[in-house]
Amino acid sequence: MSTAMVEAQGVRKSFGPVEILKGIDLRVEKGSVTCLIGPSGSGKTTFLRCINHLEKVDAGRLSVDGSLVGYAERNGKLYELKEDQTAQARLDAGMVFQRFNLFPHMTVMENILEAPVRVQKRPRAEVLKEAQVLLDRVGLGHRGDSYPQELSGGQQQRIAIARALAMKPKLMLFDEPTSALDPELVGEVLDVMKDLAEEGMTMVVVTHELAFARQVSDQVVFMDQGVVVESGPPEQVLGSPVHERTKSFLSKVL
Ligand SMILES: Nc1ncnc2c1ncn2[C@@H]1O[C@H](COP(=O)(O)OP(=O)(O)OP(=O)(O)O)[C@@H](O)[C@H]1O
Repeated sequence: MSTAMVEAQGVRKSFGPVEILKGIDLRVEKGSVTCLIGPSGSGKTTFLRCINHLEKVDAGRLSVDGSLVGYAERNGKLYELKEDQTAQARLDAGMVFQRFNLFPHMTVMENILEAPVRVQKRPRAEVLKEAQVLLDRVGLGHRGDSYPQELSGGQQQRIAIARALAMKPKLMLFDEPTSALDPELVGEVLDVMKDLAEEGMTMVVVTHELAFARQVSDQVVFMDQGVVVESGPPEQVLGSPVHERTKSFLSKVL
Protein backbone atom coordinates (compact mmCIF):
# COMPACT_ATOMS: atom_id res chain seq x y z
CA MET A 1 0.00 0.00 0.00
CA SER A 2 1.18 3.48 -0.86
CA THR A 3 2.32 5.63 2.02
CA ALA A 4 1.99 8.79 -0.06
CA MET A 5 -0.55 11.39 1.03
CA VAL A 6 0.13 13.58 -1.99
CA GLU A 7 1.55 12.39 -5.28
CA ALA A 8 2.12 14.74 -8.20
CA GLN A 9 3.43 13.62 -11.55
CA GLY A 10 3.89 16.13 -14.34
CA VAL A 11 1.27 18.51 -12.93
CA ARG A 12 0.61 21.47 -15.21
CA LYS A 13 -1.56 24.52 -14.73
CA SER A 14 -2.01 27.61 -16.88
CA PHE A 15 -3.93 30.81 -16.35
CA GLY A 16 -4.89 31.94 -19.82
CA PRO A 17 -1.81 31.74 -22.02
CA VAL A 18 0.61 31.74 -19.08
CA GLU A 19 1.77 28.39 -17.84
CA ILE A 20 2.40 28.62 -14.08
CA LEU A 21 3.04 24.96 -13.20
CA LYS A 22 5.22 23.33 -15.82
CA GLY A 23 5.25 19.70 -14.73
CA ILE A 24 5.47 19.35 -10.94
CA ASP A 25 6.74 16.02 -9.60
CA LEU A 26 6.43 15.66 -5.86
CA ARG A 27 5.63 13.07 -3.24
CA VAL A 28 4.52 13.79 0.32
CA GLU A 29 4.58 10.83 2.69
CA LYS A 30 1.80 10.35 5.22
CA GLY A 31 2.68 11.88 8.57
CA SER A 32 5.48 14.00 7.11
CA VAL A 33 6.06 17.74 6.85
CA THR A 34 7.04 19.26 3.50
CA CYS A 35 8.10 22.89 3.23
CA LEU A 36 7.82 24.55 -0.17
CA ILE A 37 10.23 27.41 -0.69
CA GLY A 38 11.05 29.52 -3.70
CA PRO A 39 10.83 32.99 -5.18
CA SER A 40 7.60 34.92 -5.51
CA GLY A 41 5.59 33.81 -8.52
CA SER A 42 7.17 30.36 -8.76
CA GLY A 43 3.79 28.65 -8.41
CA LYS A 44 3.82 27.49 -4.80
CA THR A 45 0.38 28.86 -3.94
CA THR A 46 -1.06 27.58 -7.21
CA PHE A 47 0.23 24.10 -6.42
CA LEU A 48 -1.35 24.16 -2.93
CA ARG A 49 -4.63 25.30 -4.48
CA CYS A 50 -4.49 22.39 -6.91
CA ILE A 51 -4.03 19.91 -4.03
CA ASN A 52 -7.08 21.44 -2.37
CA HIS A 53 -9.27 21.31 -5.51
CA LEU A 54 -9.41 25.11 -5.54
CA GLU A 55 -7.80 25.01 -8.99
CA LYS A 56 -8.24 22.42 -11.68
CA VAL A 57 -5.10 20.71 -12.93
CA ASP A 58 -4.69 20.96 -16.73
CA ALA A 59 -2.45 17.93 -17.18
CA GLY A 60 -0.56 15.33 -15.20
CA ARG A 61 -1.66 13.25 -12.24
CA LEU A 62 -2.29 14.59 -8.78
CA SER A 63 -3.65 12.42 -6.01
CA VAL A 64 -4.50 12.88 -2.34
CA ASP A 65 -4.50 9.70 -0.26
CA GLY A 66 -4.78 7.64 -3.42
CA SER A 67 -7.73 9.55 -4.94
CA LEU A 68 -7.09 11.52 -8.10
CA VAL A 69 -7.72 15.22 -7.58
CA GLY A 70 -10.59 16.35 -9.78
CA TYR A 71 -11.44 12.86 -11.03
CA ALA A 72 -13.11 9.65 -9.93
CA GLU A 73 -12.19 6.27 -11.34
CA ARG A 74 -15.01 3.88 -12.28
CA ASN A 75 -14.65 0.68 -14.29
CA GLY A 76 -11.16 1.72 -15.33
CA LYS A 77 -12.38 5.05 -16.71
CA LEU A 78 -11.83 8.52 -15.33
CA TYR A 79 -14.76 10.86 -14.74
CA GLU A 80 -14.47 14.50 -13.78
CA LEU A 81 -15.85 15.18 -10.32
CA LYS A 82 -19.09 17.10 -10.16
CA GLU A 83 -19.16 20.31 -8.16
CA ASP A 84 -20.56 18.75 -4.98
CA GLN A 85 -18.01 15.92 -5.17
CA THR A 86 -15.22 18.48 -5.53
CA ALA A 87 -16.52 20.34 -2.50
CA GLN A 88 -16.52 17.08 -0.57
CA ALA A 89 -12.99 16.21 -1.68
CA ARG A 90 -11.84 19.70 -0.71
CA LEU A 91 -12.46 18.76 2.92
CA ASP A 92 -9.64 16.20 2.72
CA ALA A 93 -7.20 19.05 3.04
CA GLY A 94 -7.53 21.81 5.61
CA MET A 95 -6.07 25.06 4.34
CA VAL A 96 -4.68 28.02 6.23
CA PHE A 97 -4.13 31.10 4.11
CA GLN A 98 -1.71 33.98 4.37
CA ARG A 99 -4.40 36.39 5.46
CA PHE A 100 -6.72 35.18 8.14
CA ASN A 101 -9.89 34.54 6.26
CA LEU A 102 -12.22 34.09 9.19
CA PHE A 103 -15.84 35.13 8.66
CA PRO A 104 -15.91 38.58 10.33
CA HIS A 105 -19.61 38.55 11.21
CA MET A 106 -19.37 35.26 13.12
CA THR A 107 -17.91 34.54 16.55
CA VAL A 108 -14.81 32.40 16.81
CA MET A 109 -16.92 29.39 17.80
CA GLU A 110 -19.37 29.91 14.91
CA ASN A 111 -16.41 30.15 12.54
CA ILE A 112 -15.20 26.75 13.70
CA LEU A 113 -18.63 25.09 13.62
CA GLU A 114 -19.58 26.36 10.16
CA ALA A 115 -18.01 23.75 7.86
CA PRO A 116 -18.41 20.64 10.05
CA VAL A 117 -22.08 21.42 10.74
CA ARG A 118 -23.23 22.96 7.45
CA VAL A 119 -21.02 21.16 4.94
CA GLN A 120 -20.17 17.89 6.66
CA LYS A 121 -23.65 17.76 8.29
CA ARG A 122 -22.26 16.54 11.61
CA PRO A 123 -24.30 16.96 14.81
CA ARG A 124 -23.78 20.42 16.30
CA ALA A 125 -23.43 19.17 19.90
CA GLU A 126 -20.67 16.75 18.91
CA VAL A 127 -18.77 19.37 16.90
CA LEU A 128 -19.18 21.91 19.71
CA LYS A 129 -17.32 19.63 22.12
CA GLU A 130 -14.54 18.99 19.61
CA ALA A 131 -14.31 22.69 18.78
CA GLN A 132 -13.76 23.55 22.44
CA VAL A 133 -10.94 21.00 22.62
CA LEU A 134 -9.39 22.52 19.48
CA LEU A 135 -9.68 26.04 20.87
CA ASP A 136 -7.98 24.89 24.09
CA ARG A 137 -5.30 23.26 22.01
CA VAL A 138 -4.41 26.50 20.21
CA GLY A 139 -4.46 28.31 23.58
CA LEU A 140 -7.67 30.23 22.95
CA GLY A 141 -10.22 28.19 24.85
CA HIS A 142 -11.65 31.34 26.45
CA ARG A 143 -12.21 33.26 23.19
CA GLY A 144 -15.05 31.27 21.63
CA ASP A 145 -17.48 34.19 21.97
CA SER A 146 -15.11 36.81 20.54
CA TYR A 147 -15.34 38.20 17.04
CA PRO A 148 -12.27 37.93 14.79
CA GLN A 149 -11.57 41.67 14.81
CA GLU A 150 -11.21 41.54 18.60
CA LEU A 151 -8.22 39.22 18.22
CA SER A 152 -4.61 39.81 17.20
CA GLY A 153 -3.38 38.50 13.85
CA GLY A 154 -1.57 35.65 15.58
CA GLN A 155 -4.70 34.68 17.50
CA GLN A 156 -6.78 34.83 14.31
CA GLN A 157 -4.32 32.56 12.56
CA ARG A 158 -4.45 30.08 15.45
CA ILE A 159 -8.25 30.13 15.13
CA ALA A 160 -7.90 29.53 11.39
CA ILE A 161 -5.81 26.44 12.18
CA ALA A 162 -8.42 25.21 14.70
CA ARG A 163 -11.15 25.82 12.13
CA ALA A 164 -9.33 23.77 9.50
CA LEU A 165 -8.71 20.96 12.01
CA ALA A 166 -12.40 20.83 12.94
CA MET A 167 -13.06 19.24 9.53
CA LYS A 168 -10.77 16.35 10.52
CA PRO A 169 -8.64 16.78 7.42
CA LYS A 170 -6.27 14.13 6.14
CA LEU A 171 -3.63 16.77 5.60
CA MET A 172 -3.06 20.43 6.32
CA LEU A 173 -1.93 22.98 3.76
CA PHE A 174 -0.41 26.26 4.96
CA ASP A 175 0.15 29.14 2.55
CA GLU A 176 2.66 31.51 4.14
CA PRO A 177 0.67 31.45 7.40
CA THR A 178 2.93 33.90 9.21
CA SER A 179 3.95 36.36 6.52
CA ALA A 180 1.12 38.82 7.28
CA LEU A 181 1.91 38.83 11.01
CA ASP A 182 3.84 41.26 13.15
CA PRO A 183 7.20 39.62 13.93
CA GLU A 184 6.41 39.13 17.62
CA LEU A 185 3.33 37.05 16.73
CA VAL A 186 5.03 34.68 14.30
CA GLY A 187 6.34 32.34 17.01
CA GLU A 188 2.94 31.58 18.54
CA VAL A 189 1.60 30.35 15.19
CA LEU A 190 4.73 28.35 14.37
CA ASP A 191 4.51 26.71 17.82
CA VAL A 192 0.98 25.47 17.06
CA MET A 193 2.26 24.13 13.73
CA LYS A 194 5.21 22.41 15.42
CA ASP A 195 2.81 20.69 17.84
CA LEU A 196 0.70 19.50 14.92
CA ALA A 197 3.78 18.11 13.19
CA GLU A 198 4.79 16.27 16.35
CA GLU A 199 1.33 14.73 16.54
CA GLY A 200 1.90 13.25 13.08
CA MET A 201 -0.28 15.50 10.93
CA THR A 202 0.73 15.47 7.26
CA MET A 203 1.58 19.06 6.38
CA VAL A 204 2.57 20.98 3.26
CA VAL A 205 3.77 24.45 4.17
CA VAL A 206 4.65 27.31 1.84
CA THR A 207 6.97 29.41 3.94
CA HIS A 208 9.82 31.86 4.05
CA GLU A 209 10.57 30.82 7.64
CA LEU A 210 13.69 28.82 6.89
CA ALA A 211 14.52 28.17 10.54
CA PHE A 212 11.11 26.53 10.89
CA ALA A 213 11.69 24.56 7.68
CA ARG A 214 15.05 23.37 8.96
CA GLN A 215 13.71 22.37 12.35
CA VAL A 216 10.36 20.80 11.48
CA SER A 217 10.32 19.50 7.92
CA ASP A 218 11.14 16.05 6.65
CA GLN A 219 11.43 17.40 3.14
CA VAL A 220 12.23 20.82 1.70
CA VAL A 221 11.19 21.48 -1.87
CA PHE A 222 12.68 24.38 -3.82
CA MET A 223 10.38 25.53 -6.61
CA ASP A 224 11.27 28.04 -9.28
CA GLN A 225 9.41 29.05 -12.43
CA GLY A 226 6.82 26.31 -12.13
CA VAL A 227 9.07 23.32 -11.55
CA VAL A 228 10.64 21.52 -8.61
CA VAL A 229 14.31 22.36 -8.93
CA GLU A 230 15.51 20.44 -5.91
CA SER A 231 14.06 18.51 -2.99
CA GLY A 232 15.37 16.51 -0.08
CA PRO A 233 15.97 16.61 3.65
CA PRO A 234 16.32 20.14 5.05
CA GLU A 235 20.01 19.79 5.88
CA GLN A 236 20.69 18.92 2.25
CA VAL A 237 18.52 21.48 0.42
CA LEU A 238 19.12 24.33 2.89
CA GLY A 239 22.63 23.32 3.95
CA SER A 240 24.35 22.09 0.81
CA PRO A 241 22.11 22.62 -2.21
CA VAL A 242 23.23 21.16 -5.51
CA HIS A 243 21.56 23.48 -8.01
CA GLU A 244 22.77 26.98 -8.81
CA ARG A 245 19.19 28.31 -8.72
CA THR A 246 18.71 27.01 -5.17
CA LYS A 247 22.06 28.45 -4.08
CA SER A 248 21.24 31.81 -5.60
CA PHE A 249 17.78 31.92 -3.91
CA LEU A 250 19.19 30.95 -0.52
CA SER A 251 22.00 33.49 -0.75
CA LYS A 252 19.34 36.20 -1.07
CA VAL A 253 17.11 35.05 1.79
CA LEU A 254 19.50 33.61 4.37
N1 LIG B 1 -6.25 32.98 -10.80
C1 LIG B 1 -5.16 33.45 -11.44
N2 LIG B 1 -5.28 34.04 -12.64
C2 LIG B 1 -4.19 34.50 -13.29
N3 LIG B 1 -2.92 34.41 -12.83
C3 LIG B 1 -2.75 33.84 -11.63
C4 LIG B 1 -3.85 33.32 -10.86
N4 LIG B 1 -3.34 32.80 -9.71
C5 LIG B 1 -2.01 32.99 -9.76
N5 LIG B 1 -1.65 33.60 -10.90
C6 LIG B 1 -0.27 33.95 -11.30
O1 LIG B 1 0.51 32.79 -11.18
C7 LIG B 1 1.85 33.12 -10.81
C8 LIG B 1 2.29 32.22 -9.71
O2 LIG B 1 1.60 32.60 -8.55
P1 LIG B 1 1.68 31.81 -7.18
O3 LIG B 1 0.91 32.63 -6.20
O4 LIG B 1 1.31 30.41 -7.37
O5 LIG B 1 3.23 31.88 -6.84
P2 LIG B 1 3.94 31.77 -5.46
O6 LIG B 1 5.19 30.99 -5.71
O7 LIG B 1 3.03 31.25 -4.43
O8 LIG B 1 4.33 33.27 -5.14
P3 LIG B 1 4.15 34.14 -3.82
O9 LIG B 1 5.26 33.75 -2.91
O10 LIG B 1 4.28 35.53 -4.35
O11 LIG B 1 2.78 33.86 -3.28
C9 LIG B 1 1.86 34.59 -10.47
O12 LIG B 1 2.45 35.28 -11.55
C10 LIG B 1 0.39 34.94 -10.35
O13 LIG B 1 0.14 36.26 -10.77
